Amino acid sequence: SKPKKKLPPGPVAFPIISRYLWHCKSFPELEPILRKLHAKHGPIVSLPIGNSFTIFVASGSLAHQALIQNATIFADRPIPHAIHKITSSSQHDINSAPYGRTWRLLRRNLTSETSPLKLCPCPQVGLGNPHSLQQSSNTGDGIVRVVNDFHFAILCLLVLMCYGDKLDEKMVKEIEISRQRVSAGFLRFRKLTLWPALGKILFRKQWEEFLQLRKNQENVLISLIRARQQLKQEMHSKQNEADSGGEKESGVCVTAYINTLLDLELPEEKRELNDGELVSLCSEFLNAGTHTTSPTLQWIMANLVKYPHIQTKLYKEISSVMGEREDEVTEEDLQKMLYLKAVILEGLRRHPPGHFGVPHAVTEDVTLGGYDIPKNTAVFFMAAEIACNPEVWEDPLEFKPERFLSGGGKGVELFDVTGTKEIKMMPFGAGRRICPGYGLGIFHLEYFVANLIWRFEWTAVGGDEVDLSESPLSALMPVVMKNPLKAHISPRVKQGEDTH
Ligand code: HEM
Repeated sequence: SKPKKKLPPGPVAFPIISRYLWHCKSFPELEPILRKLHAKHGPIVSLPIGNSFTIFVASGSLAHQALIQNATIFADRPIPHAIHKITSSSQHDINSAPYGRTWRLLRRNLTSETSPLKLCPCPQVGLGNPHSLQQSSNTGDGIVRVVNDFHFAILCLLVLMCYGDKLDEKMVKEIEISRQRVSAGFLRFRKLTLWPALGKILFRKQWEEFLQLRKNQENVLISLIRARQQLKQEMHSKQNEADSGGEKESGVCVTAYINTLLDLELPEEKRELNDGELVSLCSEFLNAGTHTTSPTLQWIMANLVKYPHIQTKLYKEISSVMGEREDEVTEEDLQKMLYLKAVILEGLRRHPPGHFGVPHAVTEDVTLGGYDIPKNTAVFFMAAEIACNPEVWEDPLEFKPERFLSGGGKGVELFDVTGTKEIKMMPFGAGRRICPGYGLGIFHLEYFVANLIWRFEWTAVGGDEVDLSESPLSALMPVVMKNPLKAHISPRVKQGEDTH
């Protein structure tokens, strides 16, 4: 006798078969279908994916209603499938932890004052260093294919923040390879995830193969964790442990993310984190920071190559702040560069690394946009659609940093990327689960873009048009370029330098 729930509209669904077919579709396949469904039914639609309905919201005002006005109700994550449970050590990483005490503790630990996120070891890794890019110009004629350089530089930076040591290149590559294998396994074993109990029997070999990949990844990261534990003990015994604000010594940043994790006690289980959980948290730190910042950096640089007038305007701003100096653009310099900030915001608006964001789940039955959303339903907020709404943005598909510069540049300083007052774009999500690394992400983008433009002039290769299409193979996150950026770089001739 209960009144029937009014679920958001969607296509006709046949039991079992529809769920299986929708479950097997990748996100790039779903995106155009969802666009059509939104055009037909409005900004909130549902699809029968997996074992229940999944809801897709494509409106900033509905996202605000959900994530800000009903923040705690929309603060959970869907129950992960079997494979995800392995990589997150049964939801003991921040991203997949259920909304509750453990999640709060892990998240606070990442964002606290003693967190390595507050340190800036950028100059120790230095992509602003002209030599690293010049050397990677594979053909020796100033042409660079930046995708690997950007990815590697940002990964090195996060490895340093995570483990406190500047590791040699071979070790960083080993970390990356073990991660790539696990994430390739993740996609390959997708069929296991709909009915995991059955999948594990039918595809036993693949399941065991996946467990082995995860074990290999654990072995690589555990050796680093052990080294850090030992160093910590040694420092303790010498009564020389760094203070909680962190201390840097000859290229080694003593406050490392792993140190903060080693000190934690889980509130519910009253125990320290085990090896598997430490591995999951460290690899989350590396993945969450690298696979978002590095593709965004590439998209922004691609736009600066495609639109030289924007690059020139940015270079002029950097020159005016740097004056006679020729050294690296520093954190302090960045604060004075409003046009740079506008370029970064426009890059994040136009190319958010996750078009669908990360799914939320509701902690209780709730209504949104006139529809019922039952407890535990997964809800995606479509970041790319929201950021290109023509009712909110003029010429939404154009790359125009100037749109953030209203009021003589004040607009960029006042723009609230967290969406607390209103959501016009949400590259970092919004609400309780907003990306805890958003400040660091923006800082890395500003730092790298400023130094790359300050050192080099970037031009298209041989008059080739820069292709800004997205790869159709992009998974949930990140959305990458179909044809990775290839550009010609030439060192800038600074005032007073001999041009001959
Ligand atoms: C340009 C850079 C970045 C972008 C665009 C980005 C984007 C995002 C997005 C969209 C989410 C999901 C938010 C939601 O559920 O509503 C997220 C979550 C997260 N991000 Fe980032 N991120 C970036 C950099 C970083 C960095 C540098 C770190 C840390 C080193 C980081 C750590 C995390 C973590 C731990 C979560 C899970 C938060 C939770 O579930 O409470 N991210 N990020």
